[in-house]
Amino acid sequence: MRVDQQIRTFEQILKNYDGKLPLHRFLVTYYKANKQMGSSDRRWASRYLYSYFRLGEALIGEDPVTRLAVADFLCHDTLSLVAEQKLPTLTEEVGLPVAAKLALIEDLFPAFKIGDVFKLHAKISEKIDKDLFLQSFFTQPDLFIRSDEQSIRDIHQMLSAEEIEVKSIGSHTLAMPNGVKLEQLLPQGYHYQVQDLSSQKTGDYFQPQQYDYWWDCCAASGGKSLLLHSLQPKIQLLVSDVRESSLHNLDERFHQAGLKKYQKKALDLLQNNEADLHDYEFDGIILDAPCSGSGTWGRTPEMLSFFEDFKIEYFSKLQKSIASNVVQYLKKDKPLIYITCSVFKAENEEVVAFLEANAGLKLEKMDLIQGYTEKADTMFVARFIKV
Ligand SMILES: C[S@@+](CC[C@H](N)C(=O)[O-])C[C@H]1O[C@@H](n2cnc3c(N)ncnc32)[C@H](O)[C@@H]1O
Repeated sequence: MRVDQQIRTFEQILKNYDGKLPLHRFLVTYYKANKQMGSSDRRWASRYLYSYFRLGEALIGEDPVTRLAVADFLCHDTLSLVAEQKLPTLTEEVGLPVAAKLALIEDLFPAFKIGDVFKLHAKISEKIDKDLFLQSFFTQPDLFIRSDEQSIRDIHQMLSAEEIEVKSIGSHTLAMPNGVKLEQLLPQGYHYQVQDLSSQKTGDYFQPQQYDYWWDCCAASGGKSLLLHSLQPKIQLLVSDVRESSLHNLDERFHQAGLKKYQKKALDLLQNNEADLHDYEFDGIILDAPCSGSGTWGRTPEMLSFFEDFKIEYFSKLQKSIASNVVQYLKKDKPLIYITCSVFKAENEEVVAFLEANAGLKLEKMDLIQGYTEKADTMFVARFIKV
């Protein structure tokens, strides 16, 4: 495809995309409606759109095609036609590390400010290394899977045999480039969970005991419950979520993982749930809270442009209300694990301070899991004890 045609396609898609759907879903629909696009056209269009959004608001004064060229140059180590046409002096440098390429772009475009990539950077938790975090947006995060030791060894071998660049992390985790089609590459019968590395690390905070009764109160399709169960199979479990539809998905996953004994309820944790929960008392609660998801925007870079600032406060209030509401069902001296995939102070440290002051909880430890150094999501986890 000639460069003019690539640019026309890019501009056409950009004009039609309003951020209401996640970009990957929008592109699937777009390609279905535009069947004349061959697979190579689709690949280039996806690469261009994703690269473009990784620039956030940087160089917002430049025209979109120049911005695309800069973004594509920063995100890839192979040259695109657009980068070649628009940045002819940099064609030899495309293989350099991101930090070096950023310096070249800053020279060429004095208006380029790395802070503009993530315009809300003043609101992020202090523990985050801002430079590394901002730079990480130009690298696509990896795909991570978790399984038992033997399966991880077998899967590693099978993927290596297919020449997939796969890396072991500890004995239960593999990292590989995003987009690897595991279901096509692995024979049936291998059980593994696709779960981000930082999400897996939150499990270090659970510390469940045999025969404990735990509540995963924002369970969605059960990622944290499955992690909990892998740490301690002999637990009792209640899972709930406000969305019944996500809980159906959970049944399927639990079944495949051999998690058979659990209770399930659709509960809105902003309401009074006494009718459903009055005689419940838990040995542990996992609150994987609804949040901005800003720690995962490396996977959904369109959010850098479409997220609306007021939502941070909205989520912060929601998190405080939900956490305050569930504490009443926790036994004294037992843990509440508070988790977000957000980088904003208002959803992390500020919620912790609020809960310590108002909810009868004492902070035992907290951490900002810096996934941006490991091609993973950035997450926050706090372990409280009910006083
Ligand atoms: C971060 S997701 C949970 C992800 C899940 N724990 C996992 O590991 O895959 C947050 C969940 O909170 C749920 N949620 C949002 N508002 C809620 C409410 N008022 N009551 C209960 N659940 C709520 C959402 O439906 C969503 O599934």
